[in-house]
Amino acid sequence: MIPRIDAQALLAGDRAVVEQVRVAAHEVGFLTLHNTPIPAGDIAEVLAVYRSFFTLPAAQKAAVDMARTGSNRGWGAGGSEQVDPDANPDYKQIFDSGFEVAGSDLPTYAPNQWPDVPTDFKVVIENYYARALAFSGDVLAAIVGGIGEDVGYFRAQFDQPMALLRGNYYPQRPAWAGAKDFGIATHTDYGCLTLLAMDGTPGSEVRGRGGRWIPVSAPVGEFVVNFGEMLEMWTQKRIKATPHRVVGGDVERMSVPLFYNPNAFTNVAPAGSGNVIRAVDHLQKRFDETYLHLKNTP
Ligand SMILES: O=C(O)CCC(=O)C(=O)O
Ligand SMILES: [Fe+2]
Repeated sequence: MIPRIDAQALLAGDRAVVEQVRVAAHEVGFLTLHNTPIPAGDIAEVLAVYRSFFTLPAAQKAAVDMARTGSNRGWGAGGSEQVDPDANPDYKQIFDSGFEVAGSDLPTYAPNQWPDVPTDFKVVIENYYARALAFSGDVLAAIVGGIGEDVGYFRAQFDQPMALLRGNYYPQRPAWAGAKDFGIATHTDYGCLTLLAMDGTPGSEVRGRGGRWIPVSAPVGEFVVNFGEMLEMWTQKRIKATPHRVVGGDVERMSVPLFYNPNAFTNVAPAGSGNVIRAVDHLQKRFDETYLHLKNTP
């Protein structure tokens, strides 16, 4: 149902694999990748530094709380994001970092905030960010090439990507959690491609045909890939943004998505429609709708 794809074969342009990915992107909207250029040890290291941070006392994490800023860089406490207006704010904690453009007044290019502890946090995360960005670009190029789009044009739309790297920390599902409480409630991602590393613990679910929830997981070293709203618009639904969620369970869980979003001024309206939807406008609107500290701010 969710195809497991050899990443090197995809990047090498193997026609059968590209076709398998094209069908997956159009139908279920999810796939997993193995045999990738990012070693499992690097991902384990990233999970470990995020975990060291998340398990610090809240008072210490508060020094980099994104709620004190007008953007989404740094720590988001449990309850700081509400991805589904019909559900309660998610109980997960997050740490977001992204692409910095010095002197830009766009919050989507805001400076990162880094914690003092763990001491190697910044270097580990920045290193992984660069690698995940390069890999996401290659995967997206293979996929858009597979649907006959101009790969050079797509590539050029990601030289200042509003790409956001997130650590998701799901503690054990709280005792108080009810039917409207989730690790992350049902949502579609906002951007183009999501490159999602997981710690191997199950919990992620994808909405399939008829509303059935399909589990998806990947061991450390493999990735889940799914697609966001901008790419769905841009490709006239040839690539699907599929709703997904994490209810959460008895054991703690972590995941690390890289939300591969294009340049601020890329037009993500349906190709050939004559309309203009700037990527920054779609992304900032979704951020303003979902981060509690950005809601109701002018
Ligand atoms: O933790 C997961 O498996 C899913 C995370 C997710 O959907 C997100 O961060 O957008
Ligand atoms: Fe998501």
